[in-house]
Amino acid sequence: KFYNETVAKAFLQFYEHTAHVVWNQFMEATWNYVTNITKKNREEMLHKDSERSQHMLYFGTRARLFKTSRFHDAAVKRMLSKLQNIDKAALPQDELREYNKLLAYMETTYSMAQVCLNEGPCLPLEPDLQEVMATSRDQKELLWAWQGWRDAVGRQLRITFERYVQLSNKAAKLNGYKDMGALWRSKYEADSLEQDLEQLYQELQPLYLNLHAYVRRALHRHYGPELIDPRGPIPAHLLGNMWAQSWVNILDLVLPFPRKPPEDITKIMKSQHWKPSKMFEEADKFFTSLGLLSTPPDFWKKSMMERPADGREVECHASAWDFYNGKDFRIKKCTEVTIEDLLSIFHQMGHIQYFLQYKNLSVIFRAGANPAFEEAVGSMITLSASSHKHLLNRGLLSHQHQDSEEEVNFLMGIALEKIAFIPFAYLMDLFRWKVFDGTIRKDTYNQEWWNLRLKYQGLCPPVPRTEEDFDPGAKFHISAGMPYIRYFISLVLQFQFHEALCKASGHVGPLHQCDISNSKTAGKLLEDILKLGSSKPWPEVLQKITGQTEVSTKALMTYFKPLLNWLVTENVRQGEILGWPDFSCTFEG
Ligand SMILES: C[C@H](NC(=O)O)C(=O)O
Ligand SMILES: [Zn+2]
Repeated sequence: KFYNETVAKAFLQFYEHTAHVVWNQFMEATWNYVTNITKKNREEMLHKDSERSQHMLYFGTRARLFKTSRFHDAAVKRMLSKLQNIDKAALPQDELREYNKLLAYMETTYSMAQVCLNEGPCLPLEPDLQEVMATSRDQKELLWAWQGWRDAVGRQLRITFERYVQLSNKAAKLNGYKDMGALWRSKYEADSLEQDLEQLYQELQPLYLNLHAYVRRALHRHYGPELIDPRGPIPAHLLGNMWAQSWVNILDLVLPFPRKPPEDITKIMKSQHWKPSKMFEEADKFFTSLGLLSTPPDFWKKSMMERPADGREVECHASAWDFYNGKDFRIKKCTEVTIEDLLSIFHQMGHIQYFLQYKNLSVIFRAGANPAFEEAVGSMITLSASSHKHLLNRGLLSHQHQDSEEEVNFLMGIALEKIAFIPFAYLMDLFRWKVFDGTIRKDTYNQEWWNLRLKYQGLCPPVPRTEEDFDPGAKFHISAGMPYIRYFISLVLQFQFHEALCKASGHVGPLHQCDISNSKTAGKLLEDILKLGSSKPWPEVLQKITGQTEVSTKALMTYFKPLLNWLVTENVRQGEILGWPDFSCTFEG
């Protein structure tokens, strides 16, 4: 064991000096693959990944040799401990290569999958199948897209996913964790994480149950009793989204005050001839209005802002990329000119802002305080960007005043995004944690998935499912092996951040009317925590911005209070049953 802190510092210097080259080359190769899916680019990516893994293995194993208990410098101790978790790089070479190939296979199958019409074109997920799920009100058409997508993706991935689980757990054990779920949870540095999350879920459940009951009634009105049981689960293909994770696209069916419909912002964007680049500029302007950093030239030169027109196969799932050289940051998105995509771009630009703010830290600390912080920054900005005040100010709305009924309609729109998402974001990793720890066996993957979808989301599959299917694989993050609990925690965190920055900006009045844009004070408060990256434990970072050291649902409940009051009154008036006591899934026809 090395005891010498000076040696440790030299070791970390050596790591730093070599790491960003290795990481930059790995990111470039991965980017080249996902923006031009070819065999050659896949080989190049696998090659660069194995170089990165060897680098991690070299430094990860040696980092363990330092006995840091007597070290004085907290940053040195934190860096050495972070270096020790080398994830899949701990696998033997041959198994690492197999693992990377099956990851590439799953992600590529997802990205290239299409659903073909009897005679005529085959439709990819983005934008075509998403468009069908969002706009069709014909349940047969919705079922065609919903089932077709799961046949084209989920079914193909089942066997590969089983092997992915085995190798993931082997890698986790080689890093000293009991399974990959334990390794994923370790990023939150909280040994009571699962109980804390269950507590958050319990606090939020009344909001979800009231929304679910209200939406079910509206769908019952539209699709009739043969499809909707007012005391039962909702068929999963009717919520306006391929995974029923966001219900914004059925706002027209559920509008509380239908005589006061909100303006159609997508239509306004199109009438104003918005282009994807203008959508990115709009988000960039928001951040600079806070006194934060603007995107550098490389961003505009190298990002992929639209699906390429040259027929290249690409991975469309939106993501933000740090190339670890302090000047190259990109977003990859198959942008459509819609309000949903504009808000998604605000979210992705939040990731870019985090990259920009921590770019001078050691590579080891170039990450969010925890993965949920990374997600919460952009989503928090989006709360301001989607406020009536901001959209009016940006010329995307024309009605000056919003009366109390229009305000309920507005809050319903936000709730269909944020409240509907609660149980989905929670169950995604409840499922995978149980798969990794062996509670869920591979011969009941699909049944167990639907048990969770019923228990937490109150959804049913629209047609019977079997163990030939693998419906979890039809969601990007599961095919890509990307953790998801970060989005559940971010859902709560983003309102806590929003409340803190609104206060700093001098906002008075209801939280849902707050728009922090142009507030340099709010910007400074945000900048100070983004600059920290992952160099400090996240409770310390949370305290700097909110004064609290715990994730709390209070701000979210404050934001939605006016809507919850309206929902409870409406559900009582309708004699709604909260939940789904008729829990069995019936199949029409
Ligand atoms: C919420 C999550 N967002 C993202 O991946 O960028 C999703 O799309 O499921
Ligand atoms: Zn994100």
